[in-house]
Amino acid sequence: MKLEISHCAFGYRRTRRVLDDLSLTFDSGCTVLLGPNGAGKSTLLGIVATALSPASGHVSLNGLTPSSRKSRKEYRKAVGWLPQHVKPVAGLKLREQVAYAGWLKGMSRRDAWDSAAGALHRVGLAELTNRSGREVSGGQLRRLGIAQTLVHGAEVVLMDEPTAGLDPHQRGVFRDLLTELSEDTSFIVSTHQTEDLADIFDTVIVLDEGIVRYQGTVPRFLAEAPPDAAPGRLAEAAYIGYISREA
Ligand SMILES: Nc1ncnc2c1ncn2[C@@H]1O[C@H](COP(=O)(O)OP(=O)(O)OP(=O)(O)O)[C@@H](O)[C@H]1O
Repeated sequence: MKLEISHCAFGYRRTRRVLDDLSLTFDSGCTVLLGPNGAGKSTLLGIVATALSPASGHVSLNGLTPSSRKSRKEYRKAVGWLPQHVKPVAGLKLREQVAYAGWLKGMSRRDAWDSAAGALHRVGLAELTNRSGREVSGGQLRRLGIAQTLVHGAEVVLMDEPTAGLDPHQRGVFRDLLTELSEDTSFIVSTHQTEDLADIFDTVIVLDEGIVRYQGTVPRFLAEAPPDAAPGRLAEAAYIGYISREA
């Protein structure tokens, strides 16, 4: 998997650019995207997911760009997106909701229905396939969202603050799930939680004001923590160091 962002610029308003000439490459594995509020993380994920269109520049996945109608369909099928808030679809059971997500990505109804069962099984919701999305907990809803990204066989899954608001137990469940799923799917995860970083991720990116302050391996990132940082807070200390530096 090679996801490339080339010279992307984006602003919600003409006067202010959130991203300006941003270039980044993501390789296979699990990447964590860190950055303060307003850094541009959700915007970046929105562009990769094709929910937002850059003013200039382009994204490509394994050489495939979402520029034409045909290639956009293929590109979108290869990219899964778990937005910040997963909403249950009124009147749909979990399996129906996951199948619907697959159908929206261009799968046949039959394939989407069959694949939905496997996707729910992979995220540990096999027992709840006939439950309504309104009857599940916040953690289960997040796992439903992941199943929706897996149903169409995405090569890379983007997750925007997937553990925000989850209790420590559910965060642990999520961490274990991600570790298991990352054996055959790549993940790019935006988060403010740095404590389990070394257990889950291969690569760290720190984005601040639309600028990449760090991109590299977890060990190299942790090595940047100041010598007096507490052993359990190396990632947090390294992160604060990066966002405190002058551009
Ligand atoms: N729909 C929108 N309309 C106008 N401005 C927006 C919109 N969404 C985001 N912004 C602005 O764009 C900038 C980047 O926001 P973005 O949500 O990408 O940051 P983020 O790094 O994901 O932040 P957070 O960690 O708080 O989720 C911020 O200044 C934000 O206020």
